[in-house]
Amino acid sequence: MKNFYSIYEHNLLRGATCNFTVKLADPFANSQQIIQLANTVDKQGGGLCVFPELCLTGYSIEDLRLQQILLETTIKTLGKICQDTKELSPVLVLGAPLVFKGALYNCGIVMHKGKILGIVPKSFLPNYREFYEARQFISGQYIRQEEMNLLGQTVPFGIDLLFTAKDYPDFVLGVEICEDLWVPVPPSSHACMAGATVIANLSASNITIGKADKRTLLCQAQSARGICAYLYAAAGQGESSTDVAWDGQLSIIENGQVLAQSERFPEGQLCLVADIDLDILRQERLQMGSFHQNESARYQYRTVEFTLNPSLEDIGLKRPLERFPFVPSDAHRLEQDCYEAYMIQVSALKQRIQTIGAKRLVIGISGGLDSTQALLVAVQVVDELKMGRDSILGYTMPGFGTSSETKNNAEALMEALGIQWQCLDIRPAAEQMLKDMDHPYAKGQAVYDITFENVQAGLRTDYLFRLANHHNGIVIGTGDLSELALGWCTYGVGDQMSHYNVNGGLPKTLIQHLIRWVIQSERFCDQAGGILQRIIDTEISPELIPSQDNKTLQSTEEKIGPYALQDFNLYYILRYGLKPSKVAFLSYSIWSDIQKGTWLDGFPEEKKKAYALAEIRHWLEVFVNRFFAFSQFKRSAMPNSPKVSAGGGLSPRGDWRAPSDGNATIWVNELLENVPEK
Ligand SMILES: Nc1ncnc2c1ncn2[C@@H]1O[C@H](COP(=O)(O)OP(=O)(O)OC[C@H]2O[C@@H]([n+]3cccc(C(=O)O)c3)[C@H](O)[C@@H]2O)[C@@H](O)[C@H]1O
Ligand SMILES: Nc1ncnc2c1ncn2[C@@H]1O[C@H](COP(=O)(O)OP(=O)(O)OP(=O)(O)O)[C@@H](O)[C@H]1O
Ligand SMILES: NC(=O)CC[C@H](N)C(=O)O
Repeated sequence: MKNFYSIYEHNLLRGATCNFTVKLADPFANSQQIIQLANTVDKQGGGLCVFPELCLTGYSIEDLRLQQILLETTIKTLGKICQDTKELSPVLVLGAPLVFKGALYNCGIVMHKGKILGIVPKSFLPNYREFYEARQFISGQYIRQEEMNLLGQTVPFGIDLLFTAKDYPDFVLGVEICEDLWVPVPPSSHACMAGATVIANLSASNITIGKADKRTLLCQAQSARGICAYLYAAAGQGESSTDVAWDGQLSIIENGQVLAQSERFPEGQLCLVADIDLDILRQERLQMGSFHQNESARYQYRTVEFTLNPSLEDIGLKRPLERFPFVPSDAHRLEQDCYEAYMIQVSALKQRIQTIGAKRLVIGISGGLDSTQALLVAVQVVDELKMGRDSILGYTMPGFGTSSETKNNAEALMEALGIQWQCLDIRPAAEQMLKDMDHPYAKGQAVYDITFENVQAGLRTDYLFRLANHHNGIVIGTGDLSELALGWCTYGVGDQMSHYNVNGGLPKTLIQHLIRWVIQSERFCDQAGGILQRIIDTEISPELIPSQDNKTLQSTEEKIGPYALQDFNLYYILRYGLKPSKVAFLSYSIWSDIQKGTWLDGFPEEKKKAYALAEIRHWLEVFVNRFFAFSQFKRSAMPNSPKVSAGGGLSPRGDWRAPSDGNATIWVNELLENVPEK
């Protein structure tokens, strides 16, 4: 890798959509603006630049489209644009009327470095209400395998064209024109089936109230169905005001997600830029096999090749990127996600309790985040089933490392929620077990090894399972998705094992937020709210090793890495299967500076943290080692648990399947080879 910091090392493509104040029926004047904007995009490192429909002449010129001088000037001007953009990097897609075999077509012209690569005619001509396109244009929907002589070049002409960068093979461009998107099966559906990853839509769409939302909806739907990027450029200022008005909407959308949306009703030139992730599109198509099963939509296409030769400079990353991919920063989205996550847990547990007729829900309550979340879900379930809060049996089981703070929080929480609870000291049993095992701790030595830790986790689970037998109940599991990813749980016991795990689909960063959400939504009494806040503020620790001065020695995040970074790694590796170097680049792009991106509303200032590339690299190495080489055997044997996040689940039955005897060699090597140490 020549420059880790360049987007073009990571299969990202900087795309642009542009518009300008068009001068009606004056191709030369318009070409000057097109050339200026192409230069602007080039300077920003863009690889693609899409202009509006018929931007060379203006869209709203009606019968002037049939004037001989207009058509001749259009061609001459195309020659001038070719001449003046020879040195520029981006592929240009612009609109003009062109005659082929005596008929006029509304065309998208694709050019690169002074060469016209191909011309795609509009398939579907609007001829209803305010549109009269069929008066001048012929539909291009059946044109395939044709060529046009233009400016001394033989140029492929037809709707069967894809434009592929030889040196950037996931960049495969398809073109359609405005109304083409409004029909039941747009041409871009076929283009995507044939391999297009990026669709340019040249548009001239007059504005009426509410229409901008409809356009966005169509672009989002088409990009989600086609698993493609969709670049939409609509004409704006300068178009005729005779009967309608124009708002110049520009959008860049990827797989249903809006990457960038312009202001509307702009003055003068406007250039919208966003980086398209070609890896994510490729991986999504790879995973979603049904995309390729849509055989009846697969047509023959011609491929026109070009060499993109992108600059490998550090031009930053321009796309929305979440610090916490499982916890969206948009307040409305987050509210919805929290509600759904909580209700998924509640409805799944309710279903299980109803089906088996369990009378009691048994939970080990540590005063940590996970068991708190499981308890909140259990309370909601027993309330909905009208079982009474005393059907929840909560046990706090102090061991060698339990701090008085977490123990107090656990007890106060159970008391506030009105469940039945008890404190069971596991230390005598643990001491007995360590003695029976001839463990050095039993002889007074300060040996706090894995055996010492797991004896406690095991005994707690032993108590819980036998208490469940005793009280006709089931043990509610607490282990979360992040712990499952990292194997941070004790096999067969602890938070790896239970009768039903409500948390298995929830990453730690979302659990942290869900508890905040429960506080804000005041679902439970005020007193519970205060305790929940104290629990969120407590450092995450398994508390298995004795503490000194009542201060915990064992910080989970010091051992396995900050959950903020590990959840980021989990999301991109599990959901998209991205290479470690790409994950590191994305992580660096958002986590290297607290000023970057958007923090969640109300995120405490003192907790805002940045990570240097060296830290990102180190914790990602820990992640891939634990995820691929170590922890699968724990997941392969995990209890039933509902999937919560579209970001992925780790149940071997529900979602992720992998061998329990894997290794992380290729992931570690790729990371170490391609990510600089600092
Ligand atoms: N692929 C594979 N297939 C079958 N067995 C495999 C295996 N890889 C290791 N093993 C065996 O598994 C054992 C290691 O796994 P395991 O026994 O889980 O033990 P291990 O993962 O080494 O330790 C558990 C860790 O979880 C932490 N933790 C955090 C939070 C909560 C809790 C809790 O439970 O409350 C625990 C705890 O601090 C400790 O560091 C070894 O005996 C090893 O030989
Ligand atoms: N002192 C304890 N009393 C009762 N149960 C405990 C205790 N310590 C651990 N457990 C049980 O073991 C599980 C795993 O412990 P762990 O420390 O990983 O989880 P946690 O404390 O709930 O949350 P976090 O992992 O965020 O600290 C807990 O969720 C809880 O069910
Ligand atoms: N130029 C066009 O094809 C415009 C048609 C499109 N349906 C619109 O209403 O905006």
